[in-house]
Amino acid sequence: MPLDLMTPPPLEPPEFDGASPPSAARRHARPPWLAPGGQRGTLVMLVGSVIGLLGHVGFLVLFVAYGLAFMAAVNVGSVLLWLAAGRVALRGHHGAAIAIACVELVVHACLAVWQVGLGAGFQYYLWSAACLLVLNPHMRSDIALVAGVCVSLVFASLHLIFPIGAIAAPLREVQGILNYVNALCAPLPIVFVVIMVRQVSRHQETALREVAARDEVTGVFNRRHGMRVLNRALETAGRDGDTLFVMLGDVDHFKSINDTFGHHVGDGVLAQVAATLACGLRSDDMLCRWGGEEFLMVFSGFPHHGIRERMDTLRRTLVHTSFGEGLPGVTMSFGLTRARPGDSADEIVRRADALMYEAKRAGRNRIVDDLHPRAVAMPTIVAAESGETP
Ligand SMILES: Nc1nc2c(ncn2[C@@H]2O[C@H](COP(=O)(O)OP(=O)(O)OP(=O)(O)O)[C@@H](O)[C@H]2O)c(=O)[nH]1
Repeated sequence: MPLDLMTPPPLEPPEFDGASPPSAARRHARPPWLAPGGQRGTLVMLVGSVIGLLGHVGFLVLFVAYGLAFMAAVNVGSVLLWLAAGRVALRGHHGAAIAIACVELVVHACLAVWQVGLGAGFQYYLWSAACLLVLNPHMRSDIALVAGVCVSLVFASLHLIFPIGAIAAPLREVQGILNYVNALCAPLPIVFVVIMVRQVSRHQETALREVAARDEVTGVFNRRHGMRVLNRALETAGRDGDTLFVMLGDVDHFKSINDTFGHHVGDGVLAQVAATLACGLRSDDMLCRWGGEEFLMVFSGFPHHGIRERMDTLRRTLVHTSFGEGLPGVTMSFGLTRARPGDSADEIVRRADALMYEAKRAGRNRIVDDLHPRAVAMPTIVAAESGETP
């Protein structure tokens, strides 16, 4: 699943109790049945278990038909083990499901060779079991290696102990087809586990990229990812002639929140500020934590005439947001600018930063922009309404 570069995380304004910050990890937590290999890994394991189960039902019918009661009983056990593997896989314990599958394959192969001979081809499943053990991403590699070697030794030993090509008398007439079916089906568990391993690594790669792009405290994108998005947006803005706006916001007097209520409350306030800003953005916009109490927003393809009003609505929303009992309201000062031909990401952010400091100097809780053609030298100030300050 590719990482969505632009969409802000699905933030609802978090329920903030004034003490513990809403955890980004909790917000992105997955239901346990998807872990650790993800939904597709579970599906692959389930399909594998169903095929194993159906295969042994087929063998059960065969052995009953040819009067091999012991092998019929063994296959009842195999069916139960594949059922168990499917159940365990459904709960997300893929490692345990593979372990059950390996036990079934080894036990069934040994008993079948003992009962009906090497000529039926049941020993091929030992190769599958050895590969499953070695490829199992949930097993420690040293244990997996030892187990894989042991199963390979069992395979070789069976060829020493039992005569090659011999088969129990009742099955002689179906030897060709039985050998063929076993040769065909024995590699199937390997195919399934390789698919599962690929799913697990894809899932982990996506999770890692997601973690690397997020800010831990607020759950929104971090500065590195923000810079990447801004660079990309600047490239396409130049190409398509789209309007690209960048706004940098800084929480006013944030130090006093930390000093009065403690750093962890400050973290919670930052998380709620991020959530409030994220709720006011479109899906094409990007919000990242630029650092400390600063947030950067990138708006591409935004109609010029509406941008100042939209941004001021965002500023006001923050003013009217409650941060929890006993906590003061929060305001922010913003610098808003538009990309100019030949702008680099650094230049445009530096300009937004200078405008944001202009907003601070002018009294905070306001947006200063340079959007009007004449305003490049003299920024426009969207002043806070009187009595608006929380
Ligand atoms: N809780 C918390 N505080 C942080 C974090 N990052 C930076 N800060 C604090 O943010 C505060 C920034 O303070 P200042 O730069 O003085 O700015 P300010 O108090 O917001 O004042 P103005 O920006 O001038 O309105 C400092 O106290 C930092 O310790 C963080 O991740 N969590």
